[in-house]
Amino acid sequence: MIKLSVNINKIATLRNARGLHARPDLLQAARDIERFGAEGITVHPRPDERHIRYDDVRNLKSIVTTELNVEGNPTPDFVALCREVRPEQVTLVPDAPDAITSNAGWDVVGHQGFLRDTVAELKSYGCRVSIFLDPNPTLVEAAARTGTDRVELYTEAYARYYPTDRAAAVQPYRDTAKAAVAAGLGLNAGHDLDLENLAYLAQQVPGLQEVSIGHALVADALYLGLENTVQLYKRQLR
Ligand SMILES: CC(=O)[C@@H](O)[C@H](O)COP(=O)(O)O
Ligand SMILES: NCC(=O)COP(=O)(O)O
Repeated sequence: MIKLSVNINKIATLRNARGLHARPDLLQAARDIERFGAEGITVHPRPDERHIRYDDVRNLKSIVTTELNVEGNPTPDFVALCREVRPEQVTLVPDAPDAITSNAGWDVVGHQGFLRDTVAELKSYGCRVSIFLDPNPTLVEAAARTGTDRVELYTEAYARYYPTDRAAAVQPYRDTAKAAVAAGLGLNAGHDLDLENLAYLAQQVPGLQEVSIGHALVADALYLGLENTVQLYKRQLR
């Protein structure tokens, strides 16, 4: 069964729109999303705290009962937060501080030493580690050498090309997934997944364990309601 981890960045975006406003209550939203059936909560505390703040991560740790997945570029501050909070999973992404959103996977060859050291440190804190990876099977061997537990397939290209040719869009993900499983890596996926493209990815990508979805899910919830939307997304994973 592929697990759904709901990324609540955009709930924090709405909250922050009024400064230190308390609504929507991020912690209550996380509790409810778990109650509605999500198997994880994902957050991406960016250096500018445009949505998820570092204190949100500290507070979420004490209330999340499924799995807390904390994503981010492993800056010293980010690694220190992970040392303090010790989330169940840390997902490393190579985002620049001013990136509007995640826009690439790791250069696992060029950053091999850095990733190996960072993965080892985070695993020493008891965290499962996943690294963000472009859908290219030739990257898998170097990704495995970092010691990471999992890779997260960056699904922006899949989502972009899905409407045009879904079979062609998913093929690099199938190929990379097969290589990852053969290398003994766990397999996650995320970015721009939605109610239109999720089911096909889930059917076509072998070994997929978890998807993390935020932007489209929160947008859909504005029309369909949060409980209904979480369950609609889970239904795509059956
Ligand atoms: C790594 C990933 O694909 C998501 O965490 C994405 O970066 C969401 O970040 P924003 O919500 O800031 O777009
Ligand atoms: N790792 C992907 C994630 O957490 C959410 O990405 P998106 O659904 O907001 O594009």
